[in-house]
Amino acid sequence: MKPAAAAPGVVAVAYSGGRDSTALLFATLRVAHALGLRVVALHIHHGLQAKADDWLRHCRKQCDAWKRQGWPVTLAWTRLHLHLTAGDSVEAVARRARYQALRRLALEHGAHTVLLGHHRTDQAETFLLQALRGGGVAGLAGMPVTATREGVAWLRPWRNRPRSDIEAYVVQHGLAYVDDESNADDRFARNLLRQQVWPALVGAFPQAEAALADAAAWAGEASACLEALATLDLASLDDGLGLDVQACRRLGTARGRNALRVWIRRMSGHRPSASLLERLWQESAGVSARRWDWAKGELRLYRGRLSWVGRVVAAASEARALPATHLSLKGGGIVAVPGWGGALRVERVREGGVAWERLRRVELRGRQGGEQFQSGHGRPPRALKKQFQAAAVPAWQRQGPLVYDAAGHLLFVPGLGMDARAWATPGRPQWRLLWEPLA
Ligand SMILES: Nc1ncnc2c1ncn2[C@@H]1O[C@H](COP(=O)(O)OP(=O)(O)OP(=O)(O)O)[C@@H](O)[C@H]1O
Repeated sequence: MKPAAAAPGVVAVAYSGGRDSTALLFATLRVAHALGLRVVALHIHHGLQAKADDWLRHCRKQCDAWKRQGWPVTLAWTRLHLHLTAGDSVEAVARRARYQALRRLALEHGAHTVLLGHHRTDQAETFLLQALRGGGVAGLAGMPVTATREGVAWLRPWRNRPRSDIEAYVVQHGLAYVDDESNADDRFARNLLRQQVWPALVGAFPQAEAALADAAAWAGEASACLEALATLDLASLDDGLGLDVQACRRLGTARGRNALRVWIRRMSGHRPSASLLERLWQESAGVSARRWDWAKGELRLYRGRLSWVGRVVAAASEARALPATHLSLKGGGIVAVPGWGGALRVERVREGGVAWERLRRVELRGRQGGEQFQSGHGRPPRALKKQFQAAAVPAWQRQGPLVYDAAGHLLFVPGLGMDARAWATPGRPQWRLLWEPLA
């Protein structure tokens, strides 16, 4: 299937069939109807519980019924096939896969905004759970009301509303929803908190929910300040050649570790664990060369500069460069490129893309050195290395293949986008590529 172009007037709602997202979908339909918008309800079948088929059936039935009543709704759904390995948290793996699937479904239906049914009680629970795991301020901040990631705006319009408001809304409109039995299952920490701790807590401290949500908001502000401070510090600690570790240490433990934590996250795309950070801090004192192996990749200190090397590239750099690969992208959608540890996504765009014929047969190559990239019309082509530095593209976003058309012209560079020399004329049908590393 060819991906859909961004359609104005389409909004998506993540619809599990549970009480909160049912209420949110219904409220959205009423507003959308009045404004002439279309709503796509996105349902993810996790494939984990026998009941999941019933939930999907319920969601279908409900959307069909609403549609017959004249509400502007379409249901889009997909089934996940989760790959769990020993030690994985089912909840965490399912959540990550759910958000990826929601993003994909939303974009396929031309929606760039996805509404989620989280409310203030969820926020207060998240704060408590993070505190019980010993989380830092970023975790304690919980869920933002708005966040934009990879072309999708995630909105939680009810994040500051107590659950009781939503319960009252559901009763008022007689809405039908499914009860997730896993919510009564003590296996998961959140459910344990909900079933056993929360009632006692609120019984003893009636303001607990609002107070914890306020504490999360404070943590959010503190986290934003730490991020801003790290940005200031990193401007002089990393000139594109790597992080100057000894200069970082001279900032002192708290500030230096903050800069190091943010640097690792920006380079790798993953939050470093407390133990990795601790090891790095302890073992880098007075040292100018060393390697730290991490599940996500490798941190290499060389001549006092720390650099990040992703798992696939680390393996490839040990075992020589990956061979050139020929592919056809004409089917569109997502095309896995296993040797490179990721996938190419083909997306229809209004401008800045290439004509369909150029994707019919492409060649994927590693960087050889000397490649040039042009980032826009009227800008000169420049060396890839310079472009990466100018665009502050983190190393983990640079690790996919360079994509060339059949005539050998560079079309796409991971992290930088489509080469302007290959762009199609505005107004003509065109597509762009995105590189998605495997988690
Ligand atoms: N299987 C799913 N399909 C689509 N969206 C989902 C799914 N699970 C969760 N969501 C979205 O994430 C939000 C929060 O997830 P959470 O697990 O707290 O919800 P839930 O208890 O399953 O359902 P609800 O929030 O609808 O009562 C939901 O309100 C919904 O917007």
